[in-house]
Amino acid sequence: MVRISSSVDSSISRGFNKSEPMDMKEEVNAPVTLREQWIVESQVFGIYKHFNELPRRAQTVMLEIVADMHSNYLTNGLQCLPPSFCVLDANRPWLCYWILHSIALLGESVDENLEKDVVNFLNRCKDPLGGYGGGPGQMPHLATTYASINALITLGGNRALSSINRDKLYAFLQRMKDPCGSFRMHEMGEIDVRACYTAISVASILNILDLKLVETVGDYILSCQTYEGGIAGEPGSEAHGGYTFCGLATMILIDEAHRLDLPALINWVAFRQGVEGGFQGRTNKLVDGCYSFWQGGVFPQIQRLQQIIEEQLGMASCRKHEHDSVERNHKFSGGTCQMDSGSFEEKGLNGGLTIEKFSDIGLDFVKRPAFIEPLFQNFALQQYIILCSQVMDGGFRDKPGKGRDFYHTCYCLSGLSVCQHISLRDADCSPAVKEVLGPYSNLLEPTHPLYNVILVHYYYAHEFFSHS
Ligand SMILES: CC(C)=CCC/C(C)=C/CC/C(C)=C/COP(=O)(O)OP(=O)(O)O
Ligand SMILES: [Zn+2]
Repeated sequence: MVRISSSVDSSISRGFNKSEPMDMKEEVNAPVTLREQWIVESQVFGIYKHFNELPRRAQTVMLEIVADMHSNYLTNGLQCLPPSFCVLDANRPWLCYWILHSIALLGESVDENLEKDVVNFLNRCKDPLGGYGGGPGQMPHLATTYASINALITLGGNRALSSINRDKLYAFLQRMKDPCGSFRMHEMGEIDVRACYTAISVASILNILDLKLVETVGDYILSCQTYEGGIAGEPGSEAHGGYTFCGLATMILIDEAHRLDLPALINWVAFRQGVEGGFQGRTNKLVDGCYSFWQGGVFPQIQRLQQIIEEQLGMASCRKHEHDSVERNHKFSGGTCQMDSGSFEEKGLNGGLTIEKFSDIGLDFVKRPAFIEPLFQNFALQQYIILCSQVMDGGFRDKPGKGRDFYHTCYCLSGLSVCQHISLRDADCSPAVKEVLGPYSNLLEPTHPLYNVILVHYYYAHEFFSHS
């Protein structure tokens, strides 16, 4: 009989414990996913075994982020791509964002000519009626609009930011709004949690979010939280890390996170980290480096929702005093936070605001002190990203045996940045040496946990769009 065991059991039954050789009959009869899981475990544990047997100095070298190699790989990709990339012709703003954000996470920037080229290119992707398409002349799409806006904010500066036509963008978002509360990815396109996130994220960061766009988005996201606790792409589907990140971030940006069952969500996401150290996207699936951010990025969001979580768990009163004093010291920009607001569970993090001015939520949220300790194995994830996902010629990959690509490079580096900064109470401080696996030169720039743009670029954009 085939026994579907946990990852730990399966690695032992495969013969990692040498005194207990694998039962060949069991392997032949095992389901495909379980056999694939065994192969991944054997590759990952092979890498860890090799690493553990190395002398200390060689281990440090192996743990190094090869920033120069990554920079070369990324900068070359921004300038010229081989013909095989024609399959990504409808994702060109994504390539700009993945590459620019990765470069920014490494603490670097592109030169002025390249910056001009990107701004000009994204201008050509703009639809005359608002929104950005996947390339010049393509229909506007929410995903490529999100990628374009994040790419421009990552470039920063007047040229990039003033190239955005916010009135037209708002009109595009309104056209994509569906009566069910969610958004369509494009005209006649699919409705899902990704669409909610990309629309709300863009509107929030550009300071054009209003009650019309927000209306009933929360109902839609709520209908996508599954019995497992995570969030699915659409009602009735399976909980998945990508949509859980999008769903939770959206709920925070519209000040409705208190409507989700947060303890169930935490339980689901915490158990998606496997024995390899990395995360899987959904139950019984394989580890993949990109979930370092889609799942790992949920934790810095959770960290700032402590009051709601404690209320949902019925623990509020015992901690109330501690929070109240910290909250009083916490500077909320624009004075949008109501102190002594009563129940967070009923009214939300910002005290049940009838907010006309949603744009400060992103700033207030990142400035909130993060009380909750990381609820995942931080160093195990850093180890997976560096030893299993990093490609020494530059770039990152899903898992050993796969090739590098810009998407995985962006989300492995984003996940690594989350790990390095997650133990800080104050997002603007620098992490201690002990928080960074490998040499301290591995330290990446911090990223905003709701938009995934570098924090300093976010601050600049927030200021820029507050006054215009
Ligand atoms: C901002 C934005 C557009 C976010 C997108 C979020 C995101 C990554 C969603 C994941 C989509 C999905 C169901 C992948 C499953 O692929 P799979 O079946 O190949 O992978 P799996 O086996 O790991 O689940
Ligand atoms: Zn992936």
